[in-house]
Amino acid sequence: MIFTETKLAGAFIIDMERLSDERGFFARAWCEDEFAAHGIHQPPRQASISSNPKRGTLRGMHYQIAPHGESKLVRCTRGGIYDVIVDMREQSPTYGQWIGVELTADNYRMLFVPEYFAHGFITLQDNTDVSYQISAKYTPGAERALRWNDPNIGIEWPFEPVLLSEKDRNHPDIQLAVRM
Ligand SMILES: Cc1cn([C@H]2C[C@H](O)[C@@H](COP(=O)(O)OP(=O)(O)O[C@H]3O[C@@H](C)C(=O)[C@@H](O)[C@H]3O)O2)c(=O)[nH]c1=O
Repeated sequence: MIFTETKLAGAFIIDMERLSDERGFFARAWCEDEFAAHGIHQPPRQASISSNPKRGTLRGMHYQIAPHGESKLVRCTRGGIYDVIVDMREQSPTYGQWIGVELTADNYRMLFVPEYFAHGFITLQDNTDVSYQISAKYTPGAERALRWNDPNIGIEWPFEPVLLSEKDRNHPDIQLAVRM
């Protein structure tokens, strides 16, 4: 697996190392030792998928607060997404900053989302499926969210979403903690 750390420390774009032959290729999609070599010691405890019939569906920006932080390994298994994360670690030098990456079924690219990062995506095609491995249990009381177009974060989406949940449409503006 090829790990490329992003400008948000601890968040990695991960590409598969393809072992190809006439049948196609074989590649590792997760490996305890390779993740540990990059300082990640959070084996998945849950795997989930979301299925999105419509292009322009936006889900996010979600995270869980301590002690229920969850890291996620995200991959698109059908269609494509623009996947976005925001660093919500108050002590981090990149607190409040975001990055986006295109994950498609064809590019097999994955994004490793550390704990205490808000995560969300917009679908680039109809019939897009997203698969996650998650390091912690779903704990509804610990869920927090940013609104996709919060001006205090300023995410640049590739286009306007056409479908959002009622909940995700209405998250209030965030007040980022003041840094000394
Ligand atoms: C996230 C989640 C939801 N649910 C339930 C709650 C609800 O009835 C239904 C749909 O939940 P939501 O509207 O929160 O689903 P969704 O908006 O797709 O939430 C997901 O968004 C992306 C961006 C993520 O990063 C994921 O971790 C997750 O937060 O599924 C679970 O049972 N387990 C889970 O782990």
